Amino acid sequence: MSERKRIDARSTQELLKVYLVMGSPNCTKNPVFVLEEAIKGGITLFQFREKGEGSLADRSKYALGKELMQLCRQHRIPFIVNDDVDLAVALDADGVHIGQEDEPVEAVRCKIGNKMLGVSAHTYEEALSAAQQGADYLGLGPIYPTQTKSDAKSVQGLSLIQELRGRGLMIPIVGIGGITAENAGAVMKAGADGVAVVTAISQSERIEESTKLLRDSVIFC
Ligand SMILES: Cc1ncc(COP(=O)(O)OP(=O)(O)O)c(N)n1
Ligand SMILES: Cc1ncsc1CCOP(=O)(O)O
Ligand SMILES: [Mg+2]
Repeated sequence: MSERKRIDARSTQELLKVYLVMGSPNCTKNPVFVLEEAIKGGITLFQFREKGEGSLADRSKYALGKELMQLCRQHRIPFIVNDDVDLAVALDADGVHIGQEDEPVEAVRCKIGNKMLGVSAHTYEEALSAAQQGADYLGLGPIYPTQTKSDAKSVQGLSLIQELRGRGLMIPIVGIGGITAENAGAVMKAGADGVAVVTAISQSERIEESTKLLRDSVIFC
């Protein structure tokens, strides 16, 4: 593992602005093409989430992850792995995203050193605990209804983001779930630092254009 410093909150906030989350089951086109177009459109962070029906495993998952990571590296987009801490370490990815049903935050922090660590939270208590145990950012959602995650918790709207900010939690936050260029501004105004999307980019007919629209709605909200 290469030496790296733990990322600071300001840099994390910048990276969270336009966060693409996807894996091969989310794409109707080649995932490498999808990522290339999304990079042209201005994504700021990428999460490899190879999950769900038809997802790749073992060597094919590793191979796709490596190809997508190399593309990210060429464009200086940090590459985050969802759930699979061992894969993140094997690839020497830039970070990991875990949820409440995944490995405990402290155990993952021990395994990944200073790589970026994102943690999903659904309550103030989960958010506080993740922040105290070493998360670099929180993923909050689903903010709006989503078809992408079949085991998603109930839709939370903007209330949890507003509650966390209202109670003084300053950790970087990204909203996820049903986010589009039309509703991204509201997520930012509620107190998020960025938006994470699957469908709005990976299922778009014009990926570069859709990414630019999303980026504009985040930056100019
Ligand atoms: C940025 C971001 N936020 C939340 C999630 C959801 O993580 P989790 O609850 O572990 O669910 P899965 O994605 O693993 O199904 C995420 N992946 N990314
Ligand atoms: C991974 C995840 N976690 C909460 S909602 C969600 C899926 C978001 O996908 P979409 O942007 O297509 O609604
Ligand atoms: Mg998970």
